[in-house]
Amino acid sequence: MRKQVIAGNWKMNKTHREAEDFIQTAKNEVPSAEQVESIVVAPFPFLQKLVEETEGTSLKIGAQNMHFEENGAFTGEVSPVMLKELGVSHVVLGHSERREIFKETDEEVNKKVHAAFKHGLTPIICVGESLEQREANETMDVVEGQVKKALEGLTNEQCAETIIAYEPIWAIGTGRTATSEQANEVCTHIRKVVSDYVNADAADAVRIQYGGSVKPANVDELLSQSDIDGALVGGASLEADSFLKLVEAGKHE
Ligand SMILES: O=C[C@H](O)COP(=O)(O)O
Repeated sequence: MRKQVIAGNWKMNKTHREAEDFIQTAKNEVPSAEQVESIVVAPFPFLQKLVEETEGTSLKIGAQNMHFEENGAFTGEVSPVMLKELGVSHVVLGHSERREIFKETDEEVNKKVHAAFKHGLTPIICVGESLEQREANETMDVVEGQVKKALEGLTNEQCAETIIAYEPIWAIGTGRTATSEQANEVCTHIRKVVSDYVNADAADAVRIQYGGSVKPANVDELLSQSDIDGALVGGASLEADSFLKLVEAGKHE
């Protein structure tokens, strides 16, 4: 039985004060880490404080991106060494906003995944098709290509430890959620890709999240699907009450 993993991606939102208030409300209210994995994926300036404040609780703190190099002349970038030193546990890689707006490539995502494992960070690898690709019936091929490239060169054990987030781009921030069947169909395909590309054990262990307009009203239905092991949530993770409802739902699946 795979444990559900619910991650709230705040994206570029919140003031320091708002981040603080959220954590004070949520940190002792999340279910135990044995029941569900709860992660807040916060902007870089808040990470240190949030890690300190959640120490000893079941709430983990993740970053939204990083560079793959350990250090160097990369103005404006943050390295895996820095994140590890802060005590961050997870890092979201290849989010569609990074791919689209900042032109991140599959090759870069793969380098970042390797760097994450090298420094003891768990990668949450985002994959997903655009509306155009879905309408052209390319969803499965697009997602398969992204998954294989992201996992290239990893050990079987590392593949098993990876979290993959399936996020159809057309469902992100639009209020237009994939139906639970649509979401599960692609997540099932991702698990098959991992099985064929790595092995059956890794496919069985890898956790696959769905992301795209997940909210308390639809989370139960999505998490009840056979191949959905959690959610990567943007908008509905910004308020502590809503985030707590989402992690609570993860506990039941
Ligand atoms: O990382 C989160 C996703 O982009 C989903 O965002 P959303 O829940 O606001 O649609």
